[in-house]
Amino acid sequence: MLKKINPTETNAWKALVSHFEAIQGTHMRDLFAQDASRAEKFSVKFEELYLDYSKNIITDETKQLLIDLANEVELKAAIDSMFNGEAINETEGRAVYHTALRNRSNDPMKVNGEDVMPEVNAVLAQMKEFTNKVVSGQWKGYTGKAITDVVNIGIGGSDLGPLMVSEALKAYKTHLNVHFVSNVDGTHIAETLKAVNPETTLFIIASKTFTTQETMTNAQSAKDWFLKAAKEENEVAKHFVALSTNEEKVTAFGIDKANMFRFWDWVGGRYSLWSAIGLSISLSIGFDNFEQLLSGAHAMDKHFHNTDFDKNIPVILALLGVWYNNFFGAESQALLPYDQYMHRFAAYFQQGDMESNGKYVDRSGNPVDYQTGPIIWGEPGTNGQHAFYQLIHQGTKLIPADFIAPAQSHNALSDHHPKLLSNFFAQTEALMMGKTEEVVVDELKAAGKTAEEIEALKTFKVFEGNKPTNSMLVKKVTPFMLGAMIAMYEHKIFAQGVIWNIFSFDQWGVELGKQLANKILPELGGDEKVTSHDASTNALINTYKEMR
Ligand SMILES: O=P(O)(O)OC[C@H]1O[C@@H](O)[C@H](O)[C@@H](O)[C@@H]1O
Repeated sequence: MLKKINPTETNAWKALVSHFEAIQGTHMRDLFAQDASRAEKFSVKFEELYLDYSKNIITDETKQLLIDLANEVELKAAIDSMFNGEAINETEGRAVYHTALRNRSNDPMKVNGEDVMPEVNAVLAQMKEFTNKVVSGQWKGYTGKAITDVVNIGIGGSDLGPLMVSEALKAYKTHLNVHFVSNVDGTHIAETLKAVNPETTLFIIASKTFTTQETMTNAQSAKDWFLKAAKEENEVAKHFVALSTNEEKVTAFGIDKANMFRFWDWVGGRYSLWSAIGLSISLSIGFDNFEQLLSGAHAMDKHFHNTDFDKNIPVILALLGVWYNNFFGAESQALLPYDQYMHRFAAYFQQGDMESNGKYVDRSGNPVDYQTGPIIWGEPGTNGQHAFYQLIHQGTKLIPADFIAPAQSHNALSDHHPKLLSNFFAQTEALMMGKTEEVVVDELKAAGKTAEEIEALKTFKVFEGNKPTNSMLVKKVTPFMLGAMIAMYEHKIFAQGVIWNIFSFDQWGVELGKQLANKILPELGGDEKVTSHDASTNALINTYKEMR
């Protein structure tokens, strides 16, 4: 079980408060000037990933105090609890065991005294066999044709992970075209169905609970559309499979048990891409590549579990996040991949991070009096540079940003990649160094501006700098490396949740809206005026009824 330690009552936190006072006003420019070994000291290598965190407002003392904080909240014991399969998701009474799904060592991993590896391996074997059949064309549709298109119907954790990974690893794509439908907005399924043929399309209904409104609605529409063409209910078995923990609901929907790929309640939705929920990934890049993804994550799991905190990448990222979130008052964290394939990476971790650490109640059930999870956002570089980087450079908010890029592109067209990377390196340098008034004045002079013009312009052209970034350079975005990077952020989120003394693996905050939507849905029928809500909601519903 996780200890219930208020981080702000630790000695390390108190020391960090004074240290923060002392370090304010320190510019990273000067820290670099004073210490030639800074980049070497504040960087770590893991496999073919290089993390440089030297462009942060930290000194040796900051790092030590942050590690002291991790020690005082007993982070190591918490990590062990997770890897030991303890029910650390206390409000749901469940273990948190996505690490077992990618446990390539195959050493026993137990929940309630029972090794889960045989079941995990059995589902992986089922996924492998199915993937190979579909990819090879051996699996036939109702008219005897091979499958060409796969439609994954799911939402949240049953959509974002598979979608993000399939996009990030498009360079490894099989011949299958994989589509993702999540939104209950009929447009999503309608537009997808326009592009596919019922004879050659496989639908994957992905839902841990198999009760989610959006997914069940889309699944039903897909089934209706399919049956319009196929006519016979028994043809459903050739075109619909389910990924779920809920066998009863799966069979009630009309999907054969044989076409169900199981997972377990110790797999959280937003940590489920490693489970049967990854079937669309396996179909999209082939099972061997899916296994590589698992291997990369497993390698990161071992690193997280066994490495001392001063070299432990997820722990370092977590501590830096806490430093800005709780001491500098930063409200958000940007994820900026310089890799077009990773364009859904930030969207994926919006769920991963914000659903995990968006909690205001601590592990004892009391409201916290400090900040918890940050707002996660981001877009791929260089698009962001031409859109929102202005605010990061010269706005009034501090936005710590993670820059991520591969050294080798999957598409090495002429000089695109060096150009892309020159932007990455330039941005992190500019954010850190800034541009002083002195330099601005010199530049304006050199451009022939008059003294008056220089006076009028100079302040607008000054960059304060001192904006923190982490730089992650990987050799190539392979399935292995992507798996490692996803696991890296998963563990960062967990480590932060431990420090903030919150439960990171439940998500009660999504329930209220669902309950109210269920109440409102029947009220939207008929023409009578609705009066059962607050005045604003009543007016919205009634205006909708007039307008529709
Ligand atoms: O896989 P399911 O059961 O359909 O759930 C989908 C999503 O449903 C949301 O309500 C949850 O907040 C997510 O965590 C979850 O991933």
